[in-house]
Amino acid sequence: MCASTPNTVPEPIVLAAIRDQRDRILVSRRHDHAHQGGLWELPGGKCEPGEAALAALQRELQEEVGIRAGSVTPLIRIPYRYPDREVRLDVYEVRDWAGEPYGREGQPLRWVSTTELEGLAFPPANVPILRALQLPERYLITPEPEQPDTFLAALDQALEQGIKLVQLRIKRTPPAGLVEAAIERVHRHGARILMNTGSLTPPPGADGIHLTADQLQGLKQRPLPAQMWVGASCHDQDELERAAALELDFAVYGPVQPTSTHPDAVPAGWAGFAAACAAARLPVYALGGMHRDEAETARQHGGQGIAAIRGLWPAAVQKEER
Ligand SMILES: Nc1nc2c([nH]c(=O)n2[C@H]2C[C@H](O)[C@@H](COP(=O)(O)OP(=O)(O)OP(=O)(O)O)O2)c(=O)[nH]1
Ligand SMILES: [Mg+2]
Repeated sequence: MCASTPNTVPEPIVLAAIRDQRDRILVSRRHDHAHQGGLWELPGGKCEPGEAALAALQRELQEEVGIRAGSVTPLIRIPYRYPDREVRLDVYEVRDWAGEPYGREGQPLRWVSTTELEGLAFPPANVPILRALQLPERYLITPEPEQPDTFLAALDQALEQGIKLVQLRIKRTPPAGLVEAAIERVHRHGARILMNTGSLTPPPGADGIHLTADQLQGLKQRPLPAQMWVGASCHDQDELERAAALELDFAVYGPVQPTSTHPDAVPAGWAGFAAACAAARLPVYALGGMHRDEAETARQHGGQGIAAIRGLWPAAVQKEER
C-alpha cells in the first residue's frame, strides 16, 4: 500500500521498467518544467493517498503511455533524497501488456537496450535502477579451483545453463593460465566475470571486481571507473549503506538461510533479507543456502536474485571432484 504522506516520510512513487522481447526498455522524456525536467525517465508517478502500489502503476501506465500491464514483478526499491524532496521509487518490471505504448502527454518515447540506457541522462536516483536492469537474477560464485580441466568444464556447463555473471573467487595461487581461460569462456558466452582475489586491480579482460566486507571497510572511494563493475559482500545494513555510498554496482547479502560454509552465522531469513533490501540503495543478491530456483523468491522479497556457489555450480561435475 502507498499510505498518505506527511512531509516527513518519503513520497511513494511507482515506476515501470517495460521490457520487450528484444530486451529493450521503454523510456520517456520528462517535461522541461517538471521536477528533474528534461531528463529521461521510466514511466510512472506518485501514488495517490491510500492507493495500492499496483493500482497506482496501472493508472500511471494508462495515463502516460496508454497501456495495461499484464505480468508485473518487483525489480527494486530505491529511497532517495533530492535537495527539495524525498522519494521512494518502487520499480516493477513489466514484460507483457495490452495496447501499443505512445506518449499520451506528448512526451517523447524510446525503446533502448540496457547498454544504451547508460548513455542517456536520467535523474540521479535512477543509477541503481539502471544497474538492476542490467544485472541477471543469478550470480555464480566459483568454488576454489583445484583441477583446471574439471573446473573449466563445470564453468562451461554453468554458462551453458544460462549464467550471465560470474565471480571468480580465488584465495590461493591459481593453476597457471586458469584465470585467462575462465575469462575467455565467460566472454564467449556473452557473460561477465568479476574477480575476488584480494586485489583491487582486475587482470586484463575481467569486467570488474568483487570486494569482501573487509575490503569494503577500508575503501574511501569506488575503486574502479564506472565502465567496470564492482560488487561487495555485506552482512548488515551499515555495510549495505557503505556499498551504496561508494557507488558500487550491487551487493550480496547473507547468510539468508543456514549454510554449511558459515555454520555459526545467524541467518537473516527472508524477512530479514526483505528489510535489508527495502532500505538499501543498490541491487542486492541473497546469499547463503540458496538453490537455483529461489531467484524468484529473492525477487519477491525485493532482491535482485540469488548468489551461490553450490546452488549454481553444476552438480554432476561437483560430484566428480569429491
Ligand atoms: N516517473 C519517474 N519519476 C522519477 C524517476 N526518477 C526519479 O527520481 N523520479 C522522481 C521525479 C519526481 O519527483 C517523482 C515522480 O514524479 P512524476 O513527475 O512522474 O509524478 P506524476 O507522474 O504523478 O506527475 P504529476 O501528476 O505530479 O505531474 O519521482 C523516473 O525514472 N520516472
Ligand atoms: Mg510521471
